[in-house]
Amino acid sequence: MASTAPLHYHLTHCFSISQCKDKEVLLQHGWTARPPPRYSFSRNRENSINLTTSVSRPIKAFSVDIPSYPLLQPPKVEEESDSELEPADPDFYRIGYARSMRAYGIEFKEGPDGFGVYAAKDVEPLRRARVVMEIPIELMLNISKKLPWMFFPDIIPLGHPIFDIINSTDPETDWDLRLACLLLFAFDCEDNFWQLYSDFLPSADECPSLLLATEEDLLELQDENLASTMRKQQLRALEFWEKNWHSGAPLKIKRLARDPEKFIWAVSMAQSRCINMQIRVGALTQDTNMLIPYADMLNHSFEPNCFFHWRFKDRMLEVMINAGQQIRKGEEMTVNYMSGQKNDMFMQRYGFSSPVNPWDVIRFSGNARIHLDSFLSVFNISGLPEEYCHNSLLSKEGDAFVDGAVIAAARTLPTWSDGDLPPVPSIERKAVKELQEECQKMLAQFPTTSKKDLKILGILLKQIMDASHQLDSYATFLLCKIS
Ligand SMILES: C[S@@+](CC[C@H](N)C(=O)[O-])C[C@H]1O[C@@H](n2cnc3c(N)ncnc32)[C@H](O)[C@@H]1O
Repeated sequence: MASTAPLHYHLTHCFSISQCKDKEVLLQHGWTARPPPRYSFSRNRENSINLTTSVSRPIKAFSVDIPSYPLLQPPKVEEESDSELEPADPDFYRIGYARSMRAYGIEFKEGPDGFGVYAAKDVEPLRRARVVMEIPIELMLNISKKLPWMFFPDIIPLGHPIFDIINSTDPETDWDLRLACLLLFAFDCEDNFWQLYSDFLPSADECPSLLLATEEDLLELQDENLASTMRKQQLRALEFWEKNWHSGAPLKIKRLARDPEKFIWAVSMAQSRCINMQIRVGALTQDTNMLIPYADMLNHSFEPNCFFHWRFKDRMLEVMINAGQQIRKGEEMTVNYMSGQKNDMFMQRYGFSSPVNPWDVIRFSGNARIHLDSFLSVFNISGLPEEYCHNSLLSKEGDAFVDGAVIAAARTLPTWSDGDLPPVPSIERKAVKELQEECQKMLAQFPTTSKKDLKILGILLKQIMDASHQLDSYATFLLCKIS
């Protein structure tokens, strides 16, 4: 991340303006805007004006102009109206007001998985889902999934060559290339929101996407299928850039991505942050690939506490807490990125995998069923299902390893536990033997054994110790020199 300060302090600090004089407002408030300062006005539900600005450091005061769009008052509806005419929806009067993102009871913080969204207070379970974020369509970058290409909001001017590039993509497969083009175009549009928001996107160095991985990184995956898929994807993005960003391309295209790395970074942003939804805009209902600021800071969980909802009435994306969900202050708010997908798909698209992916179960061919306690003790595993680990106290031969595959199996095996039938020793022994054999067969397919892994780790550890020893000596040498 370009900045370590909490996101909401930079982008959504709001001031209420109480006194206006000759279109000028003096805010006796102790803040300043970090360059480039940007102010936007919106009218809130109470009909007073909000000034939204990027804020970070205190100063004494500053003044701003009030924009000249009309501040319409929804007419007061008489309770007993003589008229037979139907009054317009009060929202009709709010069209044209500049809108910004709103957040309720959440904070953006940087954690082990980059930025994430956290509860700023306890959330008691409610019977109905409740809104924690509202993001207006104006801040998004959306493209219809199918032809004819439609952009919401429509930021591409008629005849701009980026449209031809987008138009040349395969409607079935190239959604990420189209979204990357739109993102790069938004960075280049004067006053576009994404010019500021890009400060909060992970840079190429911070981004865990495998599209940006080196050949060395890919080899370390020890998964030839995944590595080869990623090589193909890297090549696809590179060829697309070469085809459209050639020496004869117009300057307004060239400056969007002067080198292929920039374009591939944009594709990785599109892949790892895109949300797919059906949205209704006016009379149109569209399947859409969407980049939604703020909502794209939510991390993934297979047991999410939040979900997305499109509010068509005023074109807002709502992030909502599940009905009946309890969340404690400080807990992370999450959504489910993909259901029914194995870890290799998560790695491909998002650059992470999960040890608790319920879709990544190990398939056993035999019919062996085994009591959970027997299984855990046979494989020296302890802990609760979420955090099974090797129990060295149970280990007889001093083997310090339980392979990941066995632990993964423990989560998914055809086991039963207390409350079901009690274990029958003779059947258990037979089942254990079958499962052990099958685990051994699976493990044989991996390039290293646990012994080899231990050896590699030993070498690595020695190298780290040597390096740290050298650093120590160098530090002592420098200290001597200084003194
Ligand atoms: C939509 S973004 C979420 C915001 C992101 N953490 C950031 O700093 O911008 C998706 C990226 O977040 C990270 N991420 C999300 N959920 C994760 C998880 N459960 N475990 C590890 N990384 C995760 C991955 O790097 C993924 O590509």
